Amino acid sequence: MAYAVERKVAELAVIRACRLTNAVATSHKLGTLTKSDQSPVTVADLGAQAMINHAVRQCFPRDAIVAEEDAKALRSDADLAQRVWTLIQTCYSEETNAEESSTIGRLSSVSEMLDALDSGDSKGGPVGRIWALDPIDGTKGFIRGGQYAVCLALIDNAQVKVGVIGCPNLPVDPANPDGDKGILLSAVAGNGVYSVPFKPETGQVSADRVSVSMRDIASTAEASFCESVEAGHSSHDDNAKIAQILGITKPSVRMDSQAKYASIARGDGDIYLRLPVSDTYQEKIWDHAAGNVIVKEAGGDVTDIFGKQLDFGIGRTLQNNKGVIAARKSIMPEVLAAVAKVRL
Ligand SMILES: Nc1ncnc2c1ncn2[C@@H]1O[C@H](COP(=O)(O)OS(=O)(=O)O)[C@@H](OP(=O)(O)O)[C@H]1O
Ligand SMILES: [Mg+2]
Ligand SMILES: [Mg+2]
Ligand SMILES: [Mg+2]
Repeated sequence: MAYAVERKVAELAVIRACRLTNAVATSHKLGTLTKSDQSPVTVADLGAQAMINHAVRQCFPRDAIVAEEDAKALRSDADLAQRVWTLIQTCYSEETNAEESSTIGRLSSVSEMLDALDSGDSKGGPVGRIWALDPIDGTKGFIRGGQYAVCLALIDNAQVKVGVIGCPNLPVDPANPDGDKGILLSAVAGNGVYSVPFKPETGQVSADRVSVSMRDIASTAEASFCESVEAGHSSHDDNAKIAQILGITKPSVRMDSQAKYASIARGDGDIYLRLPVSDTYQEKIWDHAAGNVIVKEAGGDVTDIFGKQLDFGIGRTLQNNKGVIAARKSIMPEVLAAVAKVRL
């Protein structure tokens, strides 16, 4: 299968990062900083990005990386850098799968960690292989103890070919929200998507790997929405109007991060609506690349509010698109028509 090695590397790197983020979450020492755009970042985002960028660079040295974070804060604060370094060392020492370090390697010094963090600064673009990394998507959810996701995708000549999403807080069985948590979704374009439970504390992956597909619903009236928690990221009011047009009566499920794409892919919900609230905000490719191929391989489609495919080949943002709509292919025309009625 094409991209089998890339998928394997992405899965190992994402699972390892989930171990680190989970350790930070359970320690309650998040080390939260505020970035220049006023959004939060924690030591877990930084540690996860350094480890994943290093894994990608070690396995695929010629590929480019577009990642959310950088080493700026750590270069001006040696104590903070040391703190992230200690987290990474602890995470490495708790490896339970020997394949992990033999395949994706380990960082060997603080300066290597800083350089790895900064190696996600590619401008992106239409040509060649570009990895898109969000080390913690839904940082606000992570801080709240809610949903967040570690998301890694490979874009090849502007098409998303591989997508892996680790959701340490997503219930293994959606019908049992208080049961075991930890789900990994993994897709290769043209080869389907599967879901596998893992233990966030140890990174141990279950043998119960199942292929997933979106729920088959006869009409949109049976559907339920998955939407952002933050009303500033997606309009809840417009979603409610669209729900009315589509005859949807079930309450929306609100959760942070690309766990929304994961949830609709495995049939916990049916429609992901991200309707822009601001005229100027440009969606980032790392917030959507992995989820895009995962939903498509599960039988869905993903477009912007005009029904256009998302363009991952023009840089670090989706500046050719406005908003995001994802749903099972068969109901997409109806959903887009309802969106047009409310928004266009
Ligand atoms: N104004 C605005 N509009 C749309 N999106 C924005 C906006 N500001 C930030 N972001 C990005 O939202 C990412 C988190 O998206 P979510 O869907 O998880 O949002 S929410 O937290 O559930 O509300 C979040 O990703 P992380 O920073 O990785 O958490 C941001 O990249
Ligand atoms: Mg994000
Ligand atoms: Mg993030
Ligand atoms: Mg962020």
